[in-house]
Amino acid sequence: MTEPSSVIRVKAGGPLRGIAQVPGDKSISHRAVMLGALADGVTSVEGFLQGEDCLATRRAFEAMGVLCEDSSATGMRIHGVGLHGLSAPAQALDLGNSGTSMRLMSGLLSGQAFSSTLTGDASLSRRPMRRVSEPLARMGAYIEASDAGTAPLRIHGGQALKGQPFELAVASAQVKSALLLAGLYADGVTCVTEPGISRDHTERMLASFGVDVRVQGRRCELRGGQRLAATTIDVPADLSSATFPLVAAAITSGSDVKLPNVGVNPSRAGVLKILEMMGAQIELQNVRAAGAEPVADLRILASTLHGVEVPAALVPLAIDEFPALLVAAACAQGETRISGAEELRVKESDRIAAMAAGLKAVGVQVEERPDGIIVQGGAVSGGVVESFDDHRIAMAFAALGAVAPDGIEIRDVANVRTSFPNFVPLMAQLGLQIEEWA
Ligand SMILES: O=C(O)C1=C[C@@H](OP(=O)(O)O)[C@@H](O)[C@H](O)C1
Ligand SMILES: C=C(OP(=O)(O)O)C(=O)O
Repeated sequence: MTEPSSVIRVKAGGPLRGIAQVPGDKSISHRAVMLGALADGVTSVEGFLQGEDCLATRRAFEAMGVLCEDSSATGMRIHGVGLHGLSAPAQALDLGNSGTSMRLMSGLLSGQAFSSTLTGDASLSRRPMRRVSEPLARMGAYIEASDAGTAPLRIHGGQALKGQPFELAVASAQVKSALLLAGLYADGVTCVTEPGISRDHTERMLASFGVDVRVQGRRCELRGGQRLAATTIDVPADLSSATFPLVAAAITSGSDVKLPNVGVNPSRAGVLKILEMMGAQIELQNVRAAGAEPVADLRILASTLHGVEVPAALVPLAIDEFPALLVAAACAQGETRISGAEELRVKESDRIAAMAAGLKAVGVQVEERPDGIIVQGGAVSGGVVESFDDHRIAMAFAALGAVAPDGIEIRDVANVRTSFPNFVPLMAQLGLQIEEWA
């Protein structure tokens, strides 16, 4: 992030209580803009996340000639230009901090008649992009990256793409989605098989736009050339964002928090299972469908947590929630062990190293492993931690501040705006003693 100055300070206080509306899902908001842009007709979106990551996606499509009109604070009307209607952007598309934008758009832009350049901030420019550029090249795409395989990416248009079968080495919704989006422009069938389940928002949303996507377990496929018909999209509250108030409430005695209308897509809801294994009391009330996605009102009560060994199969289903889960582990009785989570090292920061450094700084015993971490629960004091350019690290330590006797100061927190712009006021509304200083 470019504004490293602001800090969050949190003091231990009373319980967290009340009802809070968490903002819209980041993954679904990105996809709404992308698919809405490619559709024929006007797509109405409600609950769009006005966070920097999704706004970067919106600006990129506006730069390619797509009109996105605000219809309310979180409502948007996207005037689709059709599968072949995007126009060449005049400049490089700056995707800020957003890996989802860069990886999904690499696929989508590989199918265009024009060339484009994708750039990002310092954190995004360190993240590995060969995981998309290499399989896309197998389809016939031509993407130039730095020698390290990172952004800026130059995507050469006008290539004839050919559908392929892919066996991914890592379960990744971003890679799967990049291939499916390129597949819309490819001759024949693009088929992606993953080693584990990853979030399936792209498949669900493509189906809402009328695309025939066939899903069977860990495998999905589509035939190229299908057109998308505009639709309406209700974006649920983001479970990844909801995890911070959930964890803060779980660890702070006397808490009782309700978060309405949160996405609970099973390909994404590993965090709820892991917290329940740890002894958290979470109720899913009023489970229902919001368009293509399941949602529920979540109620959480404080409880005594205990350490667990996180099952490997749950890791990709909770991949963004580990910073917050490690905070829960720090407050649990006994040891929590996570393995098979090397992907955490290539997110906005190296989340294993960042969490290990921060937890040590506030008095928690941890052992870093190449593919995970072991946390000894029960001994949080407080102190100063760094966000390491990463919104989820910043918010995780803010949640831990709820029970840190000496308080926690988190440095460099402007990045919170990427995914949860009203994080500080929302947590304060629930009773957390939190302040942000510019
Ligand atoms: O497809 C998506 O919207 C996302 C997929 C995940 O990344 P990977 O595909 O790298 O696991 C996740 O970490 C990211 O925040 C959002
Ligand atoms: C990893 C994340 O996002 P992205 O990959 O889109 O930057 C995240 O939000 O935790």
